[in-house]
Amino acid sequence: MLARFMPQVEIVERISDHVLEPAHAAYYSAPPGQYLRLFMQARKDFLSIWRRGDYRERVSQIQLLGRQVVLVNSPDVIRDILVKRRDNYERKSPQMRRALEYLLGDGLFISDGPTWRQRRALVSDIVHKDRVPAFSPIIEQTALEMAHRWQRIPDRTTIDVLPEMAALTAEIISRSVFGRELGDASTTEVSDSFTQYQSLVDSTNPGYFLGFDEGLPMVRTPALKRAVRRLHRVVDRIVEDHLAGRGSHNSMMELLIRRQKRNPELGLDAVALRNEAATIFMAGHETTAATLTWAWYLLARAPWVERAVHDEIARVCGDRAPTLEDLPNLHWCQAVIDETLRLYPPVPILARQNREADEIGDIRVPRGSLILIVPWLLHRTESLFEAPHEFRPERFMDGRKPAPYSYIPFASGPRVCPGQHFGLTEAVLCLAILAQRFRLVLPPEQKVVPQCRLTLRPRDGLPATLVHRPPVHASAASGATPREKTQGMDVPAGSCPFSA
Ligand code: HEM
Repeated sequence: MLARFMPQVEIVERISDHVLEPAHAAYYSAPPGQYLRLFMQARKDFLSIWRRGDYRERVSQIQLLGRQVVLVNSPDVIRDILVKRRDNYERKSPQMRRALEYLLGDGLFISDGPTWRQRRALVSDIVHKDRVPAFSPIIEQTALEMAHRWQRIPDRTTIDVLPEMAALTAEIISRSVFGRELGDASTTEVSDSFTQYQSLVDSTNPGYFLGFDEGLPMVRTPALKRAVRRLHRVVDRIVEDHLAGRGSHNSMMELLIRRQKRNPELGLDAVALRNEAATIFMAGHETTAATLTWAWYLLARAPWVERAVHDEIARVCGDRAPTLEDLPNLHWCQAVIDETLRLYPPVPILARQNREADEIGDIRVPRGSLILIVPWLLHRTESLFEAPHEFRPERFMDGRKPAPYSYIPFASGPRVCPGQHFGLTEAVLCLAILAQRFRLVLPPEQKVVPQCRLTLRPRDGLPATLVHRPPVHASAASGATPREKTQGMDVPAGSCPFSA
């Protein structure tokens, strides 16, 4: 009986000569009006409920039980909401707030009003693009350590790319936020507890659709409590160490504490420090891990793009490892990440709740409605992107750019991702460093199923064969300028956090 309401998701993936339409859910085709079925499917995967018509530039609405849901898929109206009328739409949806409040408290990602304004200025400054060069040695070194570990894995071994990328980005963000001294065991503890939390939360909040404007608090099951306790235990210890002057001097945590000492009116006590640190960790780790995983999938399915990436890295870097200074010349690597973020935006849904009644297009919207801006749909809208389901990194090359507000993997307006430059730098650099030495190969018959939980990931991970690439000969290194610091792949023995 229930099976009728839990339909299987049909996945489309097409590959032919130099054309790749990577995995995505087929258009939803159940008869209109079956809201229970729609709701059940959304609980399973939010990206599989869209009809062909939803992939058009327009504003539409549905009534889901007692709640109006407005879907905004037009760049002009998105600008209106995220920028021009931002005060009315600054607030995250009750689903998002309720799903994360237990873990993040009043952390920036889910706070609003005066708390959000004050913390936003603080956190933006700490992860700002001007600080990225200071953190880039952490990115380079950690990616090289992973390359070093991969080097020791026998050629053509199967690995799961998703947890590998999650470990890489967790280590990078953890060293950036907490400092180097966190240690393997604690990093694993932090990232495992996030993963577990994500698998346990229900982000649909049925109570909201039944009339509770603020949604209902999530049931705190023993498993959920354990995940939160694990995370808080590690982060609290780090906060304590930093407050006692035992922390790493260049970490983001230290910057937060210094700022608090200079501006006591910020009122950042130990719990607020934990909330902001956990927020930056979560926001910066999941998203970049998903981006890199999807990029490997796309490269594996589009060998013609993979070749262009390899040629470019060889031309720009020769046999030394890519560094921050190379990024302006790694056009293919950059375009692959840009196109990955278009096809698989790690945050595929931006959900807001309007404070006051309003009109969006010609739709009257009562206060407390659910406003959905869905980068997944927007980025695949035909009037905005030619052949929108196809993987074509070239659309981001030679100065070509999408139309304003049609490409928003980092959102836009005052709540735009403050870690955008950090995330982009990290993704391009990690891809270049690893792609220089390795390929990841997927069997043609392997099914990849995109699934949206809090972020967009391949549902069953991404098992792939790790293939070692031969070293590049110096003759390919035209114009490469070696830099002593990260030359070659040698990393001191024992310093690798990924060593088994
Ligand atoms: C490719 C990587 C990343 C992507 C695609 C991404 C995407 C996003 C998006 C879409 C939002 C807004 C969500 C919404 O409005 O509902 C966001 C917010 C945020 N991101 Fe990122 N992000 C990435 C990397 C990072 C990194 C590396 C950091 C930190 C170092 C970071 C820190 C944050 C924070 C703190 C917020 C909350 C901002 C606020 O609510 O004011 N992100 N991110």
